[in-house]
Amino acid sequence: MFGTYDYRITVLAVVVAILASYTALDLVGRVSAATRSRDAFAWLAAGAVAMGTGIWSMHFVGMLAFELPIEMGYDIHITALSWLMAVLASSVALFLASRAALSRARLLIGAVFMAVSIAGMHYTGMAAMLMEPGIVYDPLWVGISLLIALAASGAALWIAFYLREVSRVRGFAGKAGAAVFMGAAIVGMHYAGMAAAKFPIGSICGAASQLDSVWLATLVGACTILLLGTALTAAALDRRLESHTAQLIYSLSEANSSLRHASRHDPLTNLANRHLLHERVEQALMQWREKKTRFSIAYIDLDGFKVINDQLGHDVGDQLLKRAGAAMTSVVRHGDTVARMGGDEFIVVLQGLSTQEAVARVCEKLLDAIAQVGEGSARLSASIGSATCPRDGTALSDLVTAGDVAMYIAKNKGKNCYQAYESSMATRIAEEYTVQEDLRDAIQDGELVVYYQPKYSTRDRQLTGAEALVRWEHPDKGMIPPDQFIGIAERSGLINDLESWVLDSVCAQIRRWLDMGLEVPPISVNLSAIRIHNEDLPERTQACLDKHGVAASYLMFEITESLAVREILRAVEALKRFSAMGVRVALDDFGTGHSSLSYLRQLPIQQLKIDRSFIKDLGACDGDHVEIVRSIIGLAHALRLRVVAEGVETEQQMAFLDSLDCDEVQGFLMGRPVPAAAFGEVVAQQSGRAGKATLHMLPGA
Ligand SMILES: Nc1nc2c(ncn2[C@@H]2O[C@@H]3COP(=O)(O)O[C@H]4[C@@H](O)[C@H](n5cnc6c(=O)[nH]c(N)nc65)O[C@@H]4COP(=O)(O)O[C@H]3[C@H]2O)c(=O)[nH]1
Repeated sequence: MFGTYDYRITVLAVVVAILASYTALDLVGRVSAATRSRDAFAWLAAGAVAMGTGIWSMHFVGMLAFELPIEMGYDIHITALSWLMAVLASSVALFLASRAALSRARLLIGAVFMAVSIAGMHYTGMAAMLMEPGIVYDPLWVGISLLIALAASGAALWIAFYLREVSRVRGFAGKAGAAVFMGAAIVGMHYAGMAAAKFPIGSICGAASQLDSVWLATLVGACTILLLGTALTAAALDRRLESHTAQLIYSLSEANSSLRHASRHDPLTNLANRHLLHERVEQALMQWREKKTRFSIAYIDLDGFKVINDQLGHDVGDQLLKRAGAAMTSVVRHGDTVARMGGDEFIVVLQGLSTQEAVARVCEKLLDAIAQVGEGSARLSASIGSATCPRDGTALSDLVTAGDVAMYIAKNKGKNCYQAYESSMATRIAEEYTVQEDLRDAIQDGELVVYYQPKYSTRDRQLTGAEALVRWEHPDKGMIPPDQFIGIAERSGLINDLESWVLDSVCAQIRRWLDMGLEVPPISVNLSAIRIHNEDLPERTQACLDKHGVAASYLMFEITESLAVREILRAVEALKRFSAMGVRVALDDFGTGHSSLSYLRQLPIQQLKIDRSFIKDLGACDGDHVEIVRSIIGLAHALRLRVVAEGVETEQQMAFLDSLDCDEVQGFLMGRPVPAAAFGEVVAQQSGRAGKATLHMLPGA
């Protein structure tokens, strides 16, 4: 008895086989992508049912397409058993293909198991027809069908394993191609199995039913396609969710790395911040402990940066800081770390420099790089102190302190230079710190006093003014001269309080003298370079004058010429405001600084004080100084400035200055600095003898 095939149903069976294969390949990816074992199991179970049903359905629909010239049907229980076998085969396939690795042994065992299950499904399904007499199988075709089942299972497993992680587009094309191949193999196995079956003439089907096989096949096929479609849709949704989650995880890790960068870098310069610097120094220290690799740190402080910032604005200041950071980074090695400590302070960690000379060379390069930043009055310079591990310390804090101390010394040496740390420096710094603390108390406790040194006109020796000079009456150390604490006050910032106190004290004294009816000459007060840039200094000065009811003409400021020219030029605005207030300004210590006479024209000042080092040799056959003093006086007069000679100690010097047409003199010859009461007497005598040319000899201070 020969069977025939309904080709419409056969086509449906092929479609179902291909779709089932595609679903299987798609679900393998879901099983292996699941992060939780519960999800993996759910995908495996659902996938096995969908795929198994697909394969079984192909077989079942294929069977329905087969028609014998007798009434046919299928036993429900045996059919269910064949379905179960297909599901079992699918679960094994999905499980193996979703593993992290697919060894040859595993592939072979899996393929054999699957082939047996699929063949089992097929032949069990055939048995569900309950043919009487039984179906006779051709062993050759059975063998071929088993071989096809084995080859198809092996290929299916291998393809599923390798296609599970390919990209979506390539994945679809790959999976579709593989599905057609696998579908064809399943169909091939089915029809080889069918070819093996011989139905003896007169056979009857024990499970014959009245159901129309076209309708039954359509129903089973449609339900299966629906089931497979549902599984594919669920897999697609899960994949989308997975890619969305992956996107979120990526964004989160991006945000994390930005946060990590921000927490370890300076937002303005993008250099390392303190946090990262600490990490790098700790790493360098570890390397030193393990491999004895030396390293150094360079502590860098920009010179006068606060002034630039105040004068040119914070935006310009920020740009300069950025450029300074970039300039430093450009001259150090890739493995070195340039960090900003805040403000205008930087630390560079220099790796593996074996000698102090090598450290010095890099520090010089850093100085040069910084000096290229900015132009005109905004050109930068820096002071650098270096400390080396293990020579100057083997702990982060020790090295940073040593670098800081050395930098401090470099600053005191006159800025724009480099200094390596030496152990003796620590004592000096400690001493300075003690003086600083004492001075802070001294200002508050009234231990400071102002002395006055008179100034006279050279020609008629009339009192023309006085310079207020501060002294520190230390309860234990006695009288301390200003040279020993002004520098410390400037470096520690105490100069603001100190000079405010001096100004207040001088104005109060002028008021007292005026109240005594004295003709008080202008009193000069020294103004530190640091304070001259204080925006509110003119207002504060005016407030102090107002507080004591003293006219501005009684006051004069002396600013020192040893300031860098650019710093004085930056102070032009402040000086103009003093002029507008009626407070005169003298340029002190002229000749000791940059001695650039050309810039004098730009300064709104009224007086020029020649430094005492030029006066010392006058009259002692020193032609050089005579010529210098002569030209300074000539130039000052051309600029309509009054000239005062400082440090006049001899009559000879006095006569010389007179001959050079110097306007005023100040020095031990005419009077040393004296307390207010003593100077008051000089003023009183001068007032009484007004008009007479008198030279007062005062007791020494
Ligand atoms: N060898 C010699 N020296 C003479 C002669 N005549 C005056 N002197 C000294 O020369 C210094 C003149 O003051 P300076 O150049 O402004 O130099 C001052 C000034 O720069 C600074 N200073 C004093 N008081 C203040 C202050 O209130 N504020 C600031 N910022 N600095 C001050 O301290 C420096 C030193 O002050 P002093 O020790 O009082 O020293 C004074 C004075 O005693 C002389 O004929 N021969």
